[in-house]
Amino acid sequence: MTIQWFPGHMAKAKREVAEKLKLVDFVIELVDARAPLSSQNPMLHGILQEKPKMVVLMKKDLADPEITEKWIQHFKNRGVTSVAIEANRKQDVQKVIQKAKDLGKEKLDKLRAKGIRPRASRAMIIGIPNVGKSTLINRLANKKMATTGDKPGVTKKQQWIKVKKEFELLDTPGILWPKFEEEEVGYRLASIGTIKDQILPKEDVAAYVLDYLKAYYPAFLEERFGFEDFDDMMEAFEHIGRKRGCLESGGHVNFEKVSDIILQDLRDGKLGLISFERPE
Ligand SMILES: Nc1nc2c(ncn2[C@@H]2O[C@H](COP(=O)(O)OP(=O)(O)OP(=O)(O)O)[C@@H](O)[C@H]2O)c(=O)[nH]1
Repeated sequence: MTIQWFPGHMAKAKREVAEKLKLVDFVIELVDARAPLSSQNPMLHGILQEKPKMVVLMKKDLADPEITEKWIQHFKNRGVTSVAIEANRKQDVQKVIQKAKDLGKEKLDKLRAKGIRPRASRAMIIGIPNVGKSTLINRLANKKMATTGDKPGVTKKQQWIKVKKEFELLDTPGILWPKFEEEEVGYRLASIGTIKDQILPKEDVAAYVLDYLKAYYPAFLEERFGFEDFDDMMEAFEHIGRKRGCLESGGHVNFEKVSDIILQDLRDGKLGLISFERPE
């Protein structure tokens, strides 16, 4: 299964990101804590060139905390600064600011060493759709918008958000699409709600979720649906359907409704804190 996005849109998005990149000292890449690699954009690596980046694992409140810890370690082992956050927690947003200041400091120190009066370091947020870009920009902005003049390389005036005296953020994020040649990546992204339900069949995604829970979180299955294990996917759907009242006339279980329940429970966090990808 290869899902192709419109090539024209992809090319445009890539050009826009590359253009904005010229204006910043470093990049804040947002990924989903529940699937940090699958929600990365592979194209970014190519256009980033020498710019430093930090990774923010968003929606940590929905992810398995133990696995999130392992991801942080995974990035650290590769020399990449990362932090996991819940956008609504002020302390978490402060952590992003602190890490960003540290990352920007290097650049400012270089300017200082050359005798140039240091200016605020500049960053932009990049990520795939629905990862939480606007939410984080709003939290970082905290209503402190600063407009500065035109920057070389763009005709449009860019708005900068003054997060701290020494750190400014571009007010619009860079959007890059996820790319999935592997089937598993598609299912992970569908499970966490990045890919809309129309793209992969809803029942397939719900079945993927049940299989995944069976393998990694059987206790959550037991707690929510009353069984820990199953041999037959149809039986599992039947069981949930009867338990949750998804019956049609004649007493048949409506599988589509069961799929909706599984996916809604998952997205509401009612199945528990689940990570769909684990570091090797
Ligand atoms: N649980 C949880 N939800 C979050 C978090 N951050 C963002 N969200 C939710 O994720 C959804 C998408 O957030 P947005 O900020 O619109 O994402 P975006 O990346 O700007 O999305 P696009 O505009 O599609 O590119 C919203 O419903 C947010 O409330 C978080 O840390 N935890």
